[in-house]
Amino acid sequence: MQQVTILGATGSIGVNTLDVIARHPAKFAVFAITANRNLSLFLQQIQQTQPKYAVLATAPENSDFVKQVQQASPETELLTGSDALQMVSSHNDVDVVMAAIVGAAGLMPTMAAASSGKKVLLANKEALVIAGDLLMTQVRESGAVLLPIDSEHNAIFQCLPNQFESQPFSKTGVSKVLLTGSGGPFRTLPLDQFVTITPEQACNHPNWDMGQKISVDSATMMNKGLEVIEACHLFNIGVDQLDVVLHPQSIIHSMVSYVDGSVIAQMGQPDMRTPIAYGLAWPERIDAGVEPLDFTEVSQLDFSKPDLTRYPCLALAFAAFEAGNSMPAILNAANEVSVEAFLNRQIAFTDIAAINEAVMNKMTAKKCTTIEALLEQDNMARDIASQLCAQLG
Ligand SMILES: NC(=O)C1=CN([C@@H]2O[C@H](COP(=O)(O)OP(=O)(O)OC[C@H]3O[C@@H](n4cnc5c(N)ncnc54)[C@H](OP(=O)(O)O)[C@@H]3O)[C@@H](O)[C@H]2O)C=CC1
Ligand SMILES: CC(=O)[C@@H](O)[C@H](O)COP(=O)(O)O
Ligand SMILES: [Mn+2]
Repeated sequence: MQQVTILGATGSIGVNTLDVIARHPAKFAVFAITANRNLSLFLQQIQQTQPKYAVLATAPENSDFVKQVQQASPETELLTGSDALQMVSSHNDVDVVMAAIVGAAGLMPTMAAASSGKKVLLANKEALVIAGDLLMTQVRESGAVLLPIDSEHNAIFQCLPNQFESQPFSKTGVSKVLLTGSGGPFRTLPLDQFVTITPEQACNHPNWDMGQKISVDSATMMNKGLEVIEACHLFNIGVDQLDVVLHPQSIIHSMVSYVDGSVIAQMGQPDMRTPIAYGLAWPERIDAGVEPLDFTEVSQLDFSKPDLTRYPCLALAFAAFEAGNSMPAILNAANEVSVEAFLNRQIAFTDIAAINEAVMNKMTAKKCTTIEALLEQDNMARDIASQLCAQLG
């Protein structure tokens, strides 16, 4: 029986993870779940899973919550705060940690899971964008197993040859990693209408049902930019060994091209339970509750190159990765602030890229050898981005 901690249980990935786990009660037990603000869903999850620990990132405003948890699951210990998040990520009794908190808030618990040698199922791509080198070093040194849950990276992992990361690229037979992206809801919208885009429109992804932040990132293609950086760290490749390919149907989740002309693709319904089940069961396969693709219903698969004028955030991510050091962390922090301001209707959709770029221009990438130094850069970038948002709001 595998004991699982789910960081971000109340989110889209968290809910899908609990769905897959519930299908396999003989294989997985929920050790701990964590949440931030969604107390009503969290309470239901506590009742259903009866975990040993339930952790809230911030103390609940509702003072009855402690009593409600006790009634729902008398054996569950309710804890709050960042130390508790790290404790349930590194506890001796835990085998698997699903890292599914959104944004930089997920970094420290993910690091805790990696440094204590867990099987880490990584959805929280921002952790790798901020601290890719440090996180990958922790994984290597602790003997942790890091499996990508992000659908594209999970697809690439499935398509790559065994032991890919431990060989020189030229010996692997791989010629290119092809990272697919849908282009989001505004792939064909005239550019002069971008300024009027609302949060509701931006969160209405054509294929995937996801949290608000990643949905906006998909609309700007910042998501694909973060994923480029994520892929380079995960698979130890350079940006020149990877191409971004627009594929609006999200049926192919990414591909690997080989020197002999073969291209291996991973396909499936756009349903995150597939990569989640793959990560939970790896190296085996289990039922995820996902219907197989019916190819007679898939009418067509389209591919094209992304247009960087339409998606300036994608260009910013390439520039940040090229600048290196703390620049990806700076871009990530600026983007978290600008997306939040857009969702709060403080700034326009087009301001997201403008603010991200302005923050990158105002800061200098710094070599950071500790998480604390990276978080200092993250904080500085947030302050500058917040000021810029306030000026526009
Ligand atoms: N959704 C998807 O299909 C995919 C998501 N990902 C990645 O997975 C991660 C999660 O995404 P998604 O599930 O969509 O996001 P959601 O917004 O749906 O969920 C986020 C989760 O994180 C919790 N959370 C938010 N802020 C904090 C905080 N400050 N401290 C601790 N916990 C916090 C939320 O708690 P609460 O709700 O209780 O406030 C919730 O449980 C992201 O990094 C995303 O990029 C990657 C690929 C696909
Ligand atoms: C499901 C998943 O992995 C998301 O990251 C998804 O890729 C978003 O879709 P885009 O391709 O539009 O960014
Ligand atoms: Mn993805």
